[in-house]
Amino acid sequence: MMESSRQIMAIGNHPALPATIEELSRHGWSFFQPNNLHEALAIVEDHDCRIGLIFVEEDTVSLPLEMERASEPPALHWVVLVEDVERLSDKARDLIYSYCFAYRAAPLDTRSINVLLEGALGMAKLQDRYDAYRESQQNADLRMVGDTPVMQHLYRTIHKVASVDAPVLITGESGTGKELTARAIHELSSRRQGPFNVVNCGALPAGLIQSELFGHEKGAFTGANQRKTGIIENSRDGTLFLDEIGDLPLDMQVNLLRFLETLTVFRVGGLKEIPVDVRVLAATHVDLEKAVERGDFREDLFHRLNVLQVQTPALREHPEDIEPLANFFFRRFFADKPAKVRGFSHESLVVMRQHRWPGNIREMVNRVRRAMIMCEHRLISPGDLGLERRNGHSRGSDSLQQARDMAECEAIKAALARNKHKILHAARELDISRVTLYRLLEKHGIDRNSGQDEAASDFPSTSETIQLT
Ligand SMILES: Nc1ncnc2c1ncn2[C@@H]1O[C@H](COP(=O)(O)OP(=O)(O)OP(=O)(O)O)[C@@H](O)[C@H]1O
Repeated sequence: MMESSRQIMAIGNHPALPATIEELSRHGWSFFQPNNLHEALAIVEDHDCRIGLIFVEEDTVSLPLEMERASEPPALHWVVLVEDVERLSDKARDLIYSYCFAYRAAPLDTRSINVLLEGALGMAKLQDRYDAYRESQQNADLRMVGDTPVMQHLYRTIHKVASVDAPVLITGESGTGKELTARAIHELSSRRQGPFNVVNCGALPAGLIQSELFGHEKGAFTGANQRKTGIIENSRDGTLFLDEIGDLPLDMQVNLLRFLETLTVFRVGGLKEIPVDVRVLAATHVDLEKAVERGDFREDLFHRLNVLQVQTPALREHPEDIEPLANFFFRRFFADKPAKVRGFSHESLVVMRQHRWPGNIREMVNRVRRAMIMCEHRLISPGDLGLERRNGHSRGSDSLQQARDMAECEAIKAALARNKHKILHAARELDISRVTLYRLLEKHGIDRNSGQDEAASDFPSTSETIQLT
């Protein structure tokens, strides 16, 4: 990015402006004086002009706001000159506070204005460096953010597996970027021109899975008024991403295995074997080997899918990426932000580093998005993020989400204890499925045995239990 130069956009009809411009020119500044917003935007586009100087009157004060709305991210750092702050309306004062780098009230001497302009130029240069740094954090071809060794390792693995046309099993906690990883593999593979289709195996209604995956012929069952191709066929020459593969019912696992072995499908009610060239990527946040041990997942299918492996790291394993990620999402949601928000307060960055991020990067996406909507100040505070500083001197109030998480965690531990740590029984008492309970155990980092004393914890492992340590 080009270094910011000493070019200034000067705005206003104040009688002192021409003399001020003349004097400042002696300090090496050059000036543009646009007549309207359109001209101002053209100057920003065509020249390396990063500083605005504005003599604020009621009719000019909204220009910084209009320019910021028209060119995102904000193009200029504004230095505001004000004859008399007290005479400005509240709205004008608010606009100055929200959109301008600095202001100077009368008496307006050139030396002090020059100091402010130097400061604004320094800020523009700092921003250029920051933008360059942020771009370097973003792995361009994968559209993934993070530059730490664990993320570098992930990128290398993605590149390696992308070049081989074999199934890949992507493992990692919820929200760590498994789907993003699958997309990156597809986009870097020779199939990138073909479709990339996603099936969430846990979300398909039991009665529809077969038809959704394999399609059906007209009249195959009541309501099948016409032929429908399934998502496997629709992924021909592309990639099919099977998310939450651990949730696929056992009977469907047999059909999927058959497809992977023959690369042909039978539509429901069909007699013809249809060849389909598609690469399958699968993801799971549960331990499939343990699911195999419990009899919940077919061993032959596991081996078919587990040809190549990619593991997405939990966010707490690469805390140095927290700030670049937060800034990345800040920019992504920039257009939805309330006018004043400029970034994160130092305290927010500290609490984000301290937070454990059980929901990983998805949790960060949600917290940043919410904070940008809720924030009423220039900088996002820990409270806006729903995170309070935890340094042993708690401020006494938990966010609603933290309170909910704590209550959920306690309810699960209590149900496990009451049910002698039998997953099925505890899940029944909590009125949730076993799969959901496993997920919650992982989310809260609860050991199934928690609360048991050492001597009592060696009960036999049955198909109803899971070991999360
Ligand atoms: N390295 C990254 N850089 C930028 N955004 C990311 C990164 N990793 C994940 N995300 C974003 O985080 C969110 C969650 O990612 P994704 O859906 O890929 O996770 P997941 O592991 O598949 O989640 P789940 O297990 O819940 O299905 C998405 O909005 C995704 O774009």
